[in-house]
Parts: sequence; C-alpha cells; structure tokens
Amino acid sequence: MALSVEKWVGFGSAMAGFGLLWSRMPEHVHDEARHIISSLVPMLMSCFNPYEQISISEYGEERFRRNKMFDAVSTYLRSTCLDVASNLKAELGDKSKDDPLISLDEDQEVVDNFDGARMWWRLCPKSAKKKGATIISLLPGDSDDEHPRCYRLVFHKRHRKLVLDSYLPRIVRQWCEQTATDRQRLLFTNHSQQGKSHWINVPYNPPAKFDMLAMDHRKKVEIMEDLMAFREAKAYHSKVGKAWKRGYLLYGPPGTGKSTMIGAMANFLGYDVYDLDLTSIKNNAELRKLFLDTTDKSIIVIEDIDAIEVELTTKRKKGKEAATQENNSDNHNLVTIELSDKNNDHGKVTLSGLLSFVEGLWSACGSERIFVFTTNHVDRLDPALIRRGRMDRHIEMSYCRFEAFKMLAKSYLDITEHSLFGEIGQLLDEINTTLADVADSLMPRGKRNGEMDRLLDEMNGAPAADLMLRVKRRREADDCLAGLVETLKTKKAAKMKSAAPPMDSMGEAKEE
Ligand SMILES: Nc1ncnc2c1ncn2[C@@H]1O[C@H](COP(=O)(O)OP(=O)(O)OP(=O)(O)O)[C@@H](O)[C@H]1O
Ligand SMILES: [Mg+2]
Repeated sequence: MALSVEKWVGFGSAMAGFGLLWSRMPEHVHDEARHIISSLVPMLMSCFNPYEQISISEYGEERFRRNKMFDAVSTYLRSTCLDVASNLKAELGDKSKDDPLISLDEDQEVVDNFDGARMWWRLCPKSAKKKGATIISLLPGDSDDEHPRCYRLVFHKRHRKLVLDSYLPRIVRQWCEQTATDRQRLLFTNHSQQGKSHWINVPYNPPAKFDMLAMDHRKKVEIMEDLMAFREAKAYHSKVGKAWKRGYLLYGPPGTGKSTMIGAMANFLGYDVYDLDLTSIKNNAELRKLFLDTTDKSIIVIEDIDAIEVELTTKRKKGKEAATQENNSDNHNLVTIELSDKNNDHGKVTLSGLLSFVEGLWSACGSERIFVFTTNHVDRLDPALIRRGRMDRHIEMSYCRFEAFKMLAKSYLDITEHSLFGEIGQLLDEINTTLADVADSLMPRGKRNGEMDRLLDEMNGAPAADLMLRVKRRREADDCLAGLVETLKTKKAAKMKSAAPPMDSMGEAKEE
C-alpha cells in the first residue's frame, strides 16, 4: 500500500508538471485547444490521484527558525508508531543516561490510524535543492544547497478536513502538554563556526531554587509573584497590545547571587536559558538570527553587560565617551556597541540592534520571553539600555547581612540558632562580605570528623547512629561558624588598617 500511495503522489506531481507545461505552450498552438487541455489537467489529476500530502520541514523557509511542528510530529510518532516500524535509530536521551531515545530512522514509513482514516508518515532525508535558490544557512553541517529534512504526511483527500481540523491540531496539543510536563530544560550558548553563529545546548538542571536563595524575604516573594503574574499574563499582553516579554536587571557586587537567581528563575518557571555571548557575534544581522532562533518560554541572559564597551556615536553622550574608552582600553575581549546604527551596522553589534529585541520591532517575534541583564556596575550602563519599560525590574543583589546569613545557615548547616549568631550578625553589619564568601565558609570540611564518619559507616543505621549523626552535624556547624567569625574578624582588621591614618616613627597618627 505504501508504495502505491507514493506512486499516486508521484503521478499527481507528474500531472501537475504536465499541466504547467500546457499552460506555457507557445503562442502558435491554437488558443482554444490550449485552454481546453489546461483546464482538463486539474480535473484529470483529481480523478486519478485520490491522495494529498503535507510536508513538514525541519526548518522554516528562511532557515531562521526551527519548525516546531517538526518537533511535534517527531514526538507524536515516537509515542504512537514505533511498534510498527522496522528502521529505528537510538540516541542517548538528555534526561537519563540509561534511557536511549528511540525514534524513526530516515525513509522509514509508518501508518497511523486516526478516526478510521489512514495516515502515511515518512521522514525524508535532506535533499539537494534546485539550482538558483539561495538560502543562507546558520546551521552546523547544513549546506546552503540542501533542503532540510522533512516529514511527509500522505492521506486520502476525503480526509483533508479531518487532517487539518483535528489530526494535526491534536498532534500539536499533545506535544504542548508533553513538553510542559516532562521536558528536559536546556542551557544554550551561542557558538561561532565558520563565521556563522548558532546555538548549542546542554541539559540544564540548575541546583538553585528560590527557597535556598538568601536575600530579603519580601523582595524574594515580590520577584516570585512578578514571575508568576508574567507567566499567566498572555491574555493581558494581547489585550493591551504589548509583546509578552519582561526584562530584569540584576545588579550588585560579584558573588551576591545574580547567576544563582537566574537558575532559580529557570527552575521556578521551567524555562530554557539562552546565555548570549555578545563578544562572538559579528553584527546586528547575526544577533537578529540568534534571537529569532530562540524558543518561547525562555530566559535570554546577557551577563556582565557592563563589560561591553559602549562606544557612543551620538552627540548626546560625547562627554562620557572618552571616559568609557579610557576605562576599557586594555580589555581586548570587549565587543564594541554603537548607540546609533542607522547608517553603519554592517560590522558591529549596536546598542539599538540589541534594544530592538528587548523592546523594538523584533521584540514581537516570539512570546513568553524574559530578558535578564546582569552587571556589577550599574552606574556604568547606558540609561537607554536600562530605562524602565526595557528592563521592567531592577533588582539589587547586595552584600550578606544577618537575614541572608540565617538563610544560608539553614540551608548549609540546617541550624536556625547558635551562640555565635549574635557576633556574626554584628560583624556582617560592619563589613561588606559577599554571600559567596559566607557560603564558602559554611561548607563543612570534615576536619575532625574522620573517625566519626568511620564509626557511622560501621554502625550502618543502628539506633545510636542517629544520635551520633546529630553530634557530628553540631560539630560541623561549630567549626564552620567559628571559621566564619575568624574570617570576618580578619576582614574587619584589614578594613580598619586600610582606613587608619598613616603612623609616624613614634607610632603616632600623622597629621594630613
Ligand atoms: N543570594 C545567594 N543565596 C545563596 N547562595 C548564594 C547567593 N549568592 C551567592 N551565593 C553562593 O555564591 C556562589 C556564587 O554566586 P553567583 O555566581 O550567583 O554570584 P554572581 O552575583 O553571579 O557573581 P558574578 O557577578 O561574579 O557573576 C553561588 O554558587 C552560591 O553558592
Ligand atoms: Mg554571575
């Protein structure tokens, strides 16, 4: 049957070609004959060929975007048609290394039954393109003169309505439901190969969760509520005619949790993360292609945006220009961003190119996207980049104070109080310490627990083991907190020393 379906489709194409030929007959062929035969061809075609087909290509016409319908069909066929296929292929799935991901091999045909109708599916391999067509490809190993892979669905033409109104929409619905529940989240980064940029990805399971993020509780709840409201605001955005996207600027000193917060956001929303490295992008056109190849329900991150040299070409920033260049002149990894790209955006990524995705024309391409910019130096950023509306929320990640410390102590040592808490609270108020430093001090090093660990192993769950475990934890907490006090005192002494006026030879403070 499969073969005959293919033949019918082939026959249909041949007839179509014949029809085309006729419609282009030279003038000297009698007009009337030409007209009669041309109008007969479609009729003949529909008499002889009872089948129709739909192609679902892996990439869209312009190759800018992956065709999600292709992914939906892959997932559907994997779940419904594998039993009847003989040519399969296996890959290691992202989720579990023990679980191979089985899918249809190229050219394997399978038949699906839907509401009594038969559907023939085939995954067609890449094929050579007819001469003359040129499409720029950004995909690895994908050459410009090839058609991408595609699924071909063949069905009887009396089922056309069923296919378009019920069968294909059901495939999409199932895919959406499945991806929402058990999809492996991915972390993407842009990569340049043979002068072309594309995304590469790895499975992403960030350990950070909001409940272990140490920061002001009220602020944290506000952020979570904001994210939740965003996720449910599809109708609102379309009602007010705004692109469904949101921008966050996370700023604060190194080690205060900006990257950790991004992981917590991704966990909370279940979104993929695109970590955009602007330094490897040549110009706005490439940036545009990368943005267009991001998926919905994603967080697009540009870390350390202050490290991007802002070379202003407009008059309004002339004064600041010299200072910016001077500050960054020795950093060769910087990408130059020009504010005005109207006349000259061929060789550079420009600020307006970047902004057109955050807020401008291109921001409407795709939906449910969150932009996160991070910086250690908020004061160095161009106001155009961070003005409200572009970056909807500015979140300060600050040094570790007592409240944040208590959260870290709870997650790292599982304690809520200790005799050293008072002293630690006071020291944290006096000196600026990052959460990264405090977190590092709170990691048990097991200095004096070697013997206890051995005993615990030997006891293997005996009743006394529980008590011993608690003693061990308590000791670890004592050690960590004592270590933290020591570190903070050393820092405080160093700070006081650097702030003290210089001494003369008699040990007296010199007058300035
Ligand atoms: N608010 C926080 N809550 C819990 N842990 C934190 C927090 N901030 C920092 N940490 C700890 O410090 C480590 C470094 O933090 P992180 O990388 O998020 O800092 P950052 O602000 O992104 O720094 P940088 O500006 O250098 O990129 C984290 O892996 C985490 O262990
Ligand atoms: Mg970071």
